[in-house]
Amino acid sequence: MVRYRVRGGNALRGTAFIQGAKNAVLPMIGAALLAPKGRTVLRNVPIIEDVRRAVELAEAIGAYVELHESERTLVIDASKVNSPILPAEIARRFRGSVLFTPALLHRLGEAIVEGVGGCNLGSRNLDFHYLGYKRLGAIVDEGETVIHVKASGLTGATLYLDTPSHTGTENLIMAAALAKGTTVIENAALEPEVLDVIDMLTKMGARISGGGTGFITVEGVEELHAVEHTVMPDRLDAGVFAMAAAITGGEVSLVGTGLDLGVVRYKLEQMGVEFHRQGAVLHVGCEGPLRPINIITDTYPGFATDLQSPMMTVAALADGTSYIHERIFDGRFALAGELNKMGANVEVEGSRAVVRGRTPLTGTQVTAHDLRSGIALVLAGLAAEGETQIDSGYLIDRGHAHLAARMRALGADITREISER
Ligand SMILES: CC(=O)N[C@H]1[C@@H](OP(=O)(O)OP(=O)(O)OC[C@H]2O[C@@H](n3ccc(=O)[nH]c3=O)[C@H](O)[C@@H]2O)O[C@H](CO)[C@@H](O)[C@@H]1O
Ligand SMILES: C=C(OP(=O)(O)O)C(=O)O
Repeated sequence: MVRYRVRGGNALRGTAFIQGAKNAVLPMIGAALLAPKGRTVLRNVPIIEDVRRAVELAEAIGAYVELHESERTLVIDASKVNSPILPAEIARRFRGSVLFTPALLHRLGEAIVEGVGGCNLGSRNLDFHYLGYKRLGAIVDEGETVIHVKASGLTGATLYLDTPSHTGTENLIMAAALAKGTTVIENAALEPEVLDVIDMLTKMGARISGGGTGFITVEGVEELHAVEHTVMPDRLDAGVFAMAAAITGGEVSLVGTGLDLGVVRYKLEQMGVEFHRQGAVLHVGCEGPLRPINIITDTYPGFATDLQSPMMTVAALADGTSYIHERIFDGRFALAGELNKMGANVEVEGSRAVVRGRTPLTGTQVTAHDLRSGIALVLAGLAAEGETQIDSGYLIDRGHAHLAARMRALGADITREISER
């Protein structure tokens, strides 16, 4: 069991190196498997547990993979992919396993999905994925635990997503990229990570237009080839380090953000956090007390649901009452109970939470229920008095690379331990 221990009270100062994006690298590994020959090279790969699981899963279906950790580089040769089975013991440990289906369909004519994991956030349906495959000509047999998708060649069609699903959009683009004819995906996701995946697929030879508009057109091609691609920076990792600077009254320079933090920056600015860009470096600091905030999560360019939990911690440390409305997932408030154990005052009703700050936080034993509640508890620990012990730290490691080392470099008192229980 992985456990983080955080002793609060230190202001974070220095330079934080932002990792490559988890939600871009996972579909890119799925995309690399579409190339029947050659070696794909992915750079700026975050060394996170989800990437390790993706490597294991790619190997389980016959791909040759090298993960060069210190170079943050993945080399993938998918020429020998030979098994359609995504085995439960790996596939159930992360969400990205769902992104292997298009490659298996194109390469082997079938995919046997023994399970899909990911954060436990309430309902996480996959109907848009499977309905989309069916409209492209696949046969989908949804058993209780195993899903079998078969296709002897896909044909382009018009697809509509009821809501702009992130992985749903990526999967349907990958399925359409090698289908016969034209596919139109209406109400497609707009997230920057989706656009980065489109960039990589385009380099591979795919013909995709309309990325970022909500209406994506894919002209099927005969074959895709292996390429080199650099994964975009992780805006969620960047957001967390910005919040860590803000709640500890420190000042951190973010290197590798490469993109604007968008609405997260504006919300933190409303709370009193100061941002200042100097060329490629984004400086974040906060001197005065934090002001309360209202947040409504939404698909891009709205406030990212993945930063809702970290922001709940920041709200607990603000002077006044903040309001949070979670609109993407129906079970994403598991953090509230844990934060309250530390002295916060968070009340949840349905999809809304009221955070009454500022209450002093005190370190205690708490549990990560998912990746983002885990990192939100690390933030709480940085601002709490005494020691906070965060159990189920594997969930944090799913999405943040070398977290303890990167935070220690900024002056945080944080350790990561592995124990029997
Ligand atoms: C690996 C990855 O990229 N994970 C991200 C991705 O997850 P993921 O792609 O799973 O999230 P989706 O965008 O698909 O899901 C958003 C909402 O749509 C619903 N839905 C989705 C698909 C479907 O077929 N039917 C359906 O009803 C889900 O139940 C959920 O309520 O986007 C989420 C929302 O930004 C992020 O929190 C995750 O970090
Ligand atoms: C929900 C998340 O991830 P996943 O979809 O991989 O479970 C997340 O990153 O917060």
